[in-house]
Amino acid sequence: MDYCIEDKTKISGFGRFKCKFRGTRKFTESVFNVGDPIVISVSGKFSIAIGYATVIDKESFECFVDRNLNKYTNNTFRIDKDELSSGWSSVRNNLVQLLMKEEKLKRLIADLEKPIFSLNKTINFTNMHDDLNLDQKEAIKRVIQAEDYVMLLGMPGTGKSTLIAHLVSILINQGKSVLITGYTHSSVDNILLKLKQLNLDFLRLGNSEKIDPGLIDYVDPNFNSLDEINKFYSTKKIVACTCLGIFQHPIFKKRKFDVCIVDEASQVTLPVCIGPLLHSNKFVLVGDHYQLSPLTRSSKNELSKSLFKRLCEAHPNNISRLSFQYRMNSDISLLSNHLFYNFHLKCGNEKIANQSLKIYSNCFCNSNCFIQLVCQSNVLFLNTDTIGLNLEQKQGDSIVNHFEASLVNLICKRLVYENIDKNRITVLSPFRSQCKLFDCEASTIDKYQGKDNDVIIASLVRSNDQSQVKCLFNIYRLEICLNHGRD
Ligand SMILES: Nc1ncnc2c1ncn2[C@@H]1O[C@H](COP(=O)(O)OP(=O)(O)OP(=O)(O)O)[C@@H](O)[C@H]1O
Repeated sequence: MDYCIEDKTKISGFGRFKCKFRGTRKFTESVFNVGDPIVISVSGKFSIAIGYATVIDKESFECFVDRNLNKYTNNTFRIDKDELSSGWSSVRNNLVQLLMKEEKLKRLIADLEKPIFSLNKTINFTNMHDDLNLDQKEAIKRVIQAEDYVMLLGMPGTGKSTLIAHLVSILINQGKSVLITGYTHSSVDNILLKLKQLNLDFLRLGNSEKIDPGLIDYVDPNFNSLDEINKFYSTKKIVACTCLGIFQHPIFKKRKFDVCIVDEASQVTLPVCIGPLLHSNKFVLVGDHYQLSPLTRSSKNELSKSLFKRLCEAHPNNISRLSFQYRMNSDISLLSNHLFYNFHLKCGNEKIANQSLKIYSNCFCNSNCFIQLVCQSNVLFLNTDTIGLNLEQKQGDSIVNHFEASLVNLICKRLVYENIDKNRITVLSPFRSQCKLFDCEASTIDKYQGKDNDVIIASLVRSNDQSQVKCLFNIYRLEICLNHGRD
């Protein structure tokens, strides 16, 4: 994208320059988020400065950069996300450390040595854990018995984060320290919100812009001295951040934890996943093969096979499985069983199986009216092909479908009219720009992993006469759409 510079101020003392850019396109429709690392270039010169985004609004983009851009004022600037910022050097570091310094971890990960379990170790669950099902309790027992690691395979809504929260409380009671990591901020925060409910104290590391507002009291405070820093960190038995966040915080230069838990491990590439494991004595990988696999440029790339998958394939008998789900009613569950889970996914109880929105439409137009169908069905596919193809439009780097957005807004409006609270509805779409067209909560599919709502409407956007679907044609993405609605 091309931008021209508007304001460039030196921030004294930090060797940083504040820059403000204006551009021809709306910045809010760009791929940037506040806090993203960036690279700035001008025509013929790549990477004249690096920094990070600080403010992004419709017409301007503000950032801190490491160089004075004064001499380029007459140029048109190009801003890119710095995908490699902490990435490659840290990843290379992980591999070097694994191979040179961590003999045991190397044997487990590179040589695929069989993990050891001490079967004589037992655990007495208190009534605080009464709500856990047998699968969940068995998985916790397995972690306590593990000397090396445990693989925890849980299909959607099978209570993985609930289990992790209970596991952490048990480990803390046993005097252990725990590092919690995940692929996304939301996966980490889902677990932490559950820990907060259990009254456990923890430290949440990471960019506060990306952390759930309910966890702001748990982020790194400002310190006045090194002593203060050391004292503070040493009191925190539970520390949490994303897998990539590990690379950025000084606490990890010193600290080793008794147990490391990696959520959404099936989405993390092997070298990145090693990062948190280097800081623990034993680890738990939690994931699901059918959720999105690591995002790499080519699916044939070796990197697209996660450590989770590698270890599951090497030692299938060491997998703890969760098969009772507490999210979807029997119709939605049947569809995902049919498409993905080969009927291994079971409803946790009768109440879950039979839950339904129970809305009775007052629409009398005709028996095929789609609003009536929306109100009567637990699962409904609306095919807009009959209205016409080419409903999609390019918008910036993304694609939108205004017709589909109006249809979705109409459905939302109708559901609200039928007394369904707006907060109970979420629209998911593969395209960020499309998400901005809805009147209720909307999210990209990838960002919604780990969340749920009563009504999920998937706006898939693509509509063209070449039948191009590209990123939609990812069975894992489809799986998230299907499995995150309850009724
Ligand atoms: N043993 C249980 N009994 C009843 N409800 C449960 C049990 N375990 C979890 N739940 C409920 O099931 C729902 C899904 O749980 P949770 O979010 O822990 O699942 P998850 O596997 O982490 O989900 P995702 O697939 O999105 O990662 C929550 O409402 C939770 O309270």
